[in-house]
Amino acid sequence: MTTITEASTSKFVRIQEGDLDLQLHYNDVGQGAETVVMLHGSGPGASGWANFNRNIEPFVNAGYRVILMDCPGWSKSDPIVNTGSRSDLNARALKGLLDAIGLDKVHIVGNSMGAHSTVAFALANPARVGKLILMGGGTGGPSQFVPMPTEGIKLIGALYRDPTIENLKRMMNVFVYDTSHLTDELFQARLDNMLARRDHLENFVKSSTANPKQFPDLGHRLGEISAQTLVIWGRDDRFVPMDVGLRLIWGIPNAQLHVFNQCGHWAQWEHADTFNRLVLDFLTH
Ligand SMILES: O=C(O)/C=C/C(=O)/C=C/C=C(\O)C(=O)O
Repeated sequence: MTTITEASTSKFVRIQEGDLDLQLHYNDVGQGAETVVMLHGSGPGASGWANFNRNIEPFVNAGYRVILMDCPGWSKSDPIVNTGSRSDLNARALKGLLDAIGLDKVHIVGNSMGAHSTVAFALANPARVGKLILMGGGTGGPSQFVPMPTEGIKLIGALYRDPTIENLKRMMNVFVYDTSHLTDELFQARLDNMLARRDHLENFVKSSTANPKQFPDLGHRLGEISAQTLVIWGRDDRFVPMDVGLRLIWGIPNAQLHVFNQCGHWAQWEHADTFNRLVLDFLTH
C-alpha cells in the first residue's frame, strides 16, 4: 500500500465564483465513490492537513475519497482580506472547488470555522450536501453561559498579532484538554506553517479589525437544513463553548450531538480513534 503524504496529494485549482477569483490549495486523497470534504479551523497556521492528519487515512481505508480544502487566506491558498461573512466566503470557495473538480454532492466534516462554513454551504447549496459533521462550531453568535470572546479566541487574536512560539504555546495549551500530547515537533510544525505565510496573518488581523464578526449567527436559519447532521463537541472546549452545540441540535431538525469528556477544541485529534469510528458509522447508516 502506498503511503499517503501531504506532498503526494497536494493540488491547486483556480476558482471563479462570482467576484471571487483565486487559487485554492487542496489535498485529494483516495478514490471512493463517495467524497468527504474536511474543512479546517481558523487558527494561525491551520490547514486541512494539519487539522485532520489523524483522520485522513481511516476514511480513505473505509473507501472514501477525502478532499481537504485550504480556505482562502490559509496555508497554500491565495491570500485575502475578508470584510464580510467568512463563513459565506469559505462556502463560495468550496462551491468553486467542487464545480472545478466535478463533484456534485459531498459529505462535509467541518472543524470550528470549518463547521461555520459547512452550515453556510449547506444553506446555499442544499442539493449538494450528503451528511454533515459539525465539530466545535456551526454558527457564530453568543454562548448563554460563557463570556465571549472566549479565552481561546482571545489567544488566537494575540497569536495572529504577535506570532511567537510563546504565544503559540499559550494558545495550544488552552486548545486541548490533555497538554501532555503537545510535542515540541508539533509546536515547531505549527510555527513553521504560521511564519511561512505572514501575509495570511496580517490579512486576518486586517479582516478582523474591519469586521470583528467574521462568523455571523446563522441560528435563525438552522431549521432550513434537512441533511442528517452529527454535532461533535469537547466538554472542555475553551474556544467555542459546548452550548453552541446545543443550539445546533435545537435548530437542525435531523441533528444529534456527541460530547467527548476530557476534550478541548480539537476532538478529531484528541479522540481520533473514537471520532473516526463514530463518524464512519454515522456516514454508513
Ligand atoms: O471564532 C470561531 O468561532 C472559530 C474559531 C476557530 O475556527 C478556531 C479554530 C482553530 C483551529 O482548529 C486550529 O487548528 O487552529
